[in-house]
Amino acid sequence: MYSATDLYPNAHVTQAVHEYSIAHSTPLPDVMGQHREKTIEFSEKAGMDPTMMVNTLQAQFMLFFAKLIGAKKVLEVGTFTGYSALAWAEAIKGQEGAKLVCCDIPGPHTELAKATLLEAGFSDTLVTFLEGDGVESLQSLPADQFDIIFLDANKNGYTPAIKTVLSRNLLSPRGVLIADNALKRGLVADTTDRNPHAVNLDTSSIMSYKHCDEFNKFVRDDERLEQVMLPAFDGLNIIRLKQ
Ligand SMILES: C[S@@+](CC[C@H](N)C(=O)[O-])C[C@H]1O[C@@H](n2cnc3c(N)ncnc32)[C@H](O)[C@@H]1O
Repeated sequence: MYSATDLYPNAHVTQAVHEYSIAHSTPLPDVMGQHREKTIEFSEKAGMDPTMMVNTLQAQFMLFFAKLIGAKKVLEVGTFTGYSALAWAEAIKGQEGAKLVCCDIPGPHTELAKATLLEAGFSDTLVTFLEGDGVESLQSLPADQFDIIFLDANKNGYTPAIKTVLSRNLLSPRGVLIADNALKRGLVADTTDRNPHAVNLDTSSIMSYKHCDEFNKFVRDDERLEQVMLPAFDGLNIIRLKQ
């Protein structure tokens, strides 16, 4: 039995394992590799942070996972330029009734996302964009149930988002809600100076990890939910309704 730190004991091994994992997972469609590059260029010009995109391996996981559970309807809160949305669209395409709803605030990144999904062949029948605050979009979108709900926007929206999902019954009975960045660079577990991410934290980063912690505790303590916190990527809190 190995602990997490025994398995990948330093940054070099962790990086090598990451690259090996990408190379031994089903490759993403070419359009996603191209869009990754385009987003990096776009972000440089727009003064945005391209690392907001999920990484390649996480996209491989999400695409695989959506197919594994036979997802048809996906709701994403936090689309940025559309990289993760491409993975969801690829996973659900071709099924009758398939639907991807993308929520983000208006801006050039959302325009790029809309154009990218269309150019990749995903029509506006399959993909809908709701522009505005994500929680408000969840409160106002037409009643429906989604097989996957992916939270990847502002962290102060996570708890209001899941409360809205529960009160509006937006998650299908066998659906899965995935909250990204749930471990927030490990800050939810360790803010001592042993965690380099804890050094010189600005107020917004402190609030951000506290919102993740508040969300994780809400989920853990809610009798209607069961969940697993995976220390993969920046932490995936994978949640479903108790059966
Ligand atoms: C981490 S990025 C999403 C990355 C995307 N899922 C991907 O992997 O390519 C977070 C996004 O949340 C959006 N966002 C921030 N505040 C928001 C809000 N209040 N409502 C909706 N979206 C918001 C940002 O504009 C940004 O595009």
